[in-house]
Amino acid sequence: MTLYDRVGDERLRVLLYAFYRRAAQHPELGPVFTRVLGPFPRAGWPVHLLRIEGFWRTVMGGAGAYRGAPGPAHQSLGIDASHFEAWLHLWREALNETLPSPDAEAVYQLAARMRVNLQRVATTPVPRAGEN
Ligand code: HEM
Repeated sequence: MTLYDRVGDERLRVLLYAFYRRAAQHPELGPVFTRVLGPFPRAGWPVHLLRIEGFWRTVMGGAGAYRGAPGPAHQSLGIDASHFEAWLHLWREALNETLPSPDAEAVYQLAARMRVNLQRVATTPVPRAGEN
């Protein structure tokens, strides 16, 4: 049985909604999200939430629906380590509210591991055309 089988679609959606509702209101994260996606929960959010749902389904061992590229999506957002700290803090809160603790911990650890690479990509300056 995979982590995805234990969590299920319904609770995954509840988790993601709880998380992004918080993230959109957060003083540091909110402006970044609303600049790209518009005001929560309308504008670009429904599509973002569907994409993110596919992403988590895949990394939790479910049927692979996600075909995106998380690295490049974070490259030009102007975010740094403190954004990732805040993101993981809210992720922990939303998980504790939504999932039983062993599953909450497992999903938290998945994000904590991905953070290392995403943060590196997000904080490495993107060379402009003609520069090397
Ligand atoms: C470990 C932490 C994180 C994970 C696992 C994560 C995951 C993702 C994923 C899977 C996407 C979709 C990429 C795509 O296929 O288009 C995404 C997009 C996005 N993320 Fe993150 N993210 C993290 C941290 C952050 C942080 C700290 C911010 C800062 C506010 C952020 C802001 C965004 C925004 C604005 C988008 C939309 C980009 C677009 O549509 O162009 N993320 N994230």
